[in-house]
Amino acid sequence: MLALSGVAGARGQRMLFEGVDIALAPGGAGVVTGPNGIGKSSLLRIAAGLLPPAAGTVERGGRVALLAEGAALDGERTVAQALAMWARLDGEPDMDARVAGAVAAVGLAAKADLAVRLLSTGQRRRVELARVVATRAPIWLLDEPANGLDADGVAMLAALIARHRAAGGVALVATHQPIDLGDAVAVRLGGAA
Ligand SMILES: Nc1ncnc2c1ncn2[C@@H]1O[C@H](COP(=O)(O)OP(=O)(O)OP(=O)(O)O)[C@@H](O)[C@H]1O
Repeated sequence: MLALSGVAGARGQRMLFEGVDIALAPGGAGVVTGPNGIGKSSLLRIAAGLLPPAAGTVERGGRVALLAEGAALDGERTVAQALAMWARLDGEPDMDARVAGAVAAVGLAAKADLAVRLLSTGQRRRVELARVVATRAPIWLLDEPANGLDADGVAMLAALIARHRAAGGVALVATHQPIDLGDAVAVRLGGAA
């Protein structure tokens, strides 16, 4: 579903990492760890096809949902409207049902009609996760998804990823925080674990 072979990442003239191999079959997951600035976010952007690899190849067997800092959520819209806008762009049918299901899945059903700008940091992160859920993309690329989440939120995140994998999806997760991802493969950038 997602295969990176001999991938190197560079920013400008500077090589960040080399020789990264990741192969995720349906139901698979990988956890990317490493120090600040080593290139975890860059690796996820390469996996998403947003940044070309400096070497190596990336193969994607389906659509991608990327959760990363700075994802655009219109603060003036309500949670449901902001998610509906993205669902429309993704162009899939039964948008209302998907948005409602995704909002419920992240525990924000009670906030669906609140403006995004009024949400707390953790609630906003939950909406960003709802967006990933609503895309129904098989490949999830999650950059620091636990940032801003409380303990219940991190458990909810782990459960969402487990459900996604059980349905045949894959997840590649860059994180500084421990998230229970079961048998996910470890991808350590920048030296030994
Ligand atoms: N658009 C860009 N242009 C030039 N350099 C960049 C760009 N984006 C990131 N970098 C640099 O690339 C390096 C890797 O950044 P990246 O965000 O991938 O690291 P990271 O491992 O995710 O870090 P962190 O743990 O702090 O989130 C950093 O030195 C950063 O300054």
